[in-house]
Amino acid sequence: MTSATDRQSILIVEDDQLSAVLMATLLADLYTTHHANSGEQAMAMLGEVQPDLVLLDAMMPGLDGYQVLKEIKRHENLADIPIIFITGDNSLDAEIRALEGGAVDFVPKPYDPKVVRARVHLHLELLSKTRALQAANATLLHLSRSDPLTELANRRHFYEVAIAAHADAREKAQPLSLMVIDIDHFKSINDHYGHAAGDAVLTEFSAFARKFMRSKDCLARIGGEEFACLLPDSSAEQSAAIAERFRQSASELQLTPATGLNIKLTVSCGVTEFQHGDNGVDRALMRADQALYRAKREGRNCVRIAHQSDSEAAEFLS
Ligand SMILES: Nc1nc2c(ncn2[C@@H]2O[C@H](COP(=O)(O)OP(=O)(O)OP(=O)(O)O)[C@@H](O)[C@H]2O)c(=O)[nH]1
Repeated sequence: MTSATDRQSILIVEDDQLSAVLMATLLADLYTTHHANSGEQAMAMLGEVQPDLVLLDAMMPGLDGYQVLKEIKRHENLADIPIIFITGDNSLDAEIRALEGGAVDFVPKPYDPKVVRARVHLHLELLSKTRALQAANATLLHLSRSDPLTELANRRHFYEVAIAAHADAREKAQPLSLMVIDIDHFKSINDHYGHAAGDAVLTEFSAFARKFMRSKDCLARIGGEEFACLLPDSSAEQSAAIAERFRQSASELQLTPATGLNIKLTVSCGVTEFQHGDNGVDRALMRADQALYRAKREGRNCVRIAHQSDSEAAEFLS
């Protein structure tokens, strides 16, 4: 059974008190109704009441139905509310004007109450289905963009964000950097504690990394134990300083993937700044990877900035 709180609500905008009461009575068993007796009052009530549907009378003194319709469609957070237009002017012109203005339906007066009820019901059913579809789409979008284990951005979404950020940085002539982070000897964590503990370490580490980075940075898991972070408005040197602080903090972490387990780890990082010749993300990512390999070769638990030989290696590989 539907409780009073999850009932859908309807705002009846009608200057004739008797018509408004009749309409409310007609709908009261299924819906919560509110009444505005002018266009001005309707506009004032909409934000507060947040109705699921508006029954809008056309002819009212002051703001008339057409003006209210226009106002509602102008507001981004009101524009999706379905509006059923009700009017004594049952000309074709009035109907076209209402529908072109964004009303979902048009009911001429005098109306049969059963028809109004059926139409309200139909539009609210459609609204419920649309909302369910929008929620499902939002879930699908989130799933398509995120890594299921860590909830960070996945590689595909990282590329999308990076391409947009690179275009933005070029336009504003601001630096943009890329950091890759790889957990050192991660295999040995799996080997010692098992794959499930390894998963929990990745999750805990990711939460730490997300907290560490700035909100404007995009952090993604781009491989098993490899992460990438996009650093807008940061030069290679500034990003290397951030990476160094991150490396230091990561080495102080005490990860507890299971009761009684206390795991420490270190990370290696490679950093590069996007360059004018970088079309897309691949080259910058390769340069950062080359710098990362150097960090690994030179003892791990350190940060390296991509330099000329990394660029040449990236050129060679691309
Ligand atoms: N638990 C867990 N392990 C993963 C996941 N993805 C990749 N791995 C493991 O990560 C390990 C990566 O090993 P390597 O590439 O040899 O690197 P490493 O041991 O970290 O050594 P270096 O990077 O050279 O310091 C492998 O054992 C993979 O099986 C995952 O989602 N969960």
